[in-house]
Amino acid sequence: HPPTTWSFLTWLRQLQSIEKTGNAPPSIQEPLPTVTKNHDADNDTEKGKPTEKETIEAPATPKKEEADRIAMPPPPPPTVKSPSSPTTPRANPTSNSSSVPSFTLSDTDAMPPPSFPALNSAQRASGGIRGPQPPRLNAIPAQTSSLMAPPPRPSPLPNRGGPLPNRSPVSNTSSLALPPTHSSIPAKPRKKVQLTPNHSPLDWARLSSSPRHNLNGLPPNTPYLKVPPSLLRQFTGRKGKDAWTVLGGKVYNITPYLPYHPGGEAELMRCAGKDGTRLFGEVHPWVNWEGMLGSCLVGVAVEEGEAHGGVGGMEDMD
Ligand code: HEM
Repeated sequence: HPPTTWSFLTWLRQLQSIEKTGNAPPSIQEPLPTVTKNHDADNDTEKGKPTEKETIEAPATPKKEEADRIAMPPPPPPTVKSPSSPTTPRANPTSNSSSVPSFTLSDTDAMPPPSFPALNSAQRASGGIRGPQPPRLNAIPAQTSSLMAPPPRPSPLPNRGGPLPNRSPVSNTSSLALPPTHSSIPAKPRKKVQLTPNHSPLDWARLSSSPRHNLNGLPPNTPYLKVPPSLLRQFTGRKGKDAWTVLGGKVYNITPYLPYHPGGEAELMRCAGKDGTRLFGEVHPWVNWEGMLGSCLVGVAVEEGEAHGGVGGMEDMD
């Protein structure tokens, strides 16, 4: 039988038993006075004693309650509560929309319009102020109201995204062009030549600074000469003669320096037998020719007739 039917039959049997014997079935929860004691009370000859009477009649009420309890239908079987309905309330992540306050346009529409600007003002008519805007934590452009224009994006700088106009190799006419690396531009392009081994500028400096070497090509202990133009023209470096030149009024024998000249022998020979001051200054005015050619000094350039005939007058060089 199902539990309900079984309980009803049990309850019916118990009821019939009470009607027969007048006794309730033994209860485990509330032990009642035993039937034996009641019989003893009924057979007691000392009736009238209030204490005995109360003692004997007292079980009458529990017996009735027990009968009523039995007469009641059995309680429904206990049901196991599902874990989804705990006794302690817990936060439900799926149903928090109503607990967290949110702002929507429908809510703002229900709000009263602001007092400023006035309803009939030009600001409100022109759309400058559209009314209260709901506070938004995340300003996503796709979700913003159409009433508020998105902020303008910063435009790229004009000098980005491509080569700078003043850095272009073909357009260097701008006033912002980089300044030249040199203060003066040489008249001619540099024509450095490949010097032979042991003929570097350092080798020449080592050679010319030695006091043991007289590089002017004159006999030892020969005084400095007064060189008129007629004599200078004879030393062109050709026909077995040395090459002389004049730089700043002094006459130098450039023959020993030819293989050391960074610009090449041909360039240096352009000033042989004549005054090379102007040519020298046009190419490399920064070169310290006096310091480089000190050991090659022959004499001083003089006008024609000042030399008193031929080479001589070296004491006048100082
Ligand atoms: C006679 C005395 C001269 C001396 C002592 C001399 C010395 C020098 C020196 C030291 C340099 C190297 C400069 C440097 O690297 O900055 C040089 C370069 C040069 N020299 Fe002379 N030079 C003389 C005469 C001349 C003459 C008369 C010419 C041409 C007519 C000439 C043409 C050159 C050239 C083309 C260069 C290469 C320029 C360069 O590298 O920038 N030199 N010379």
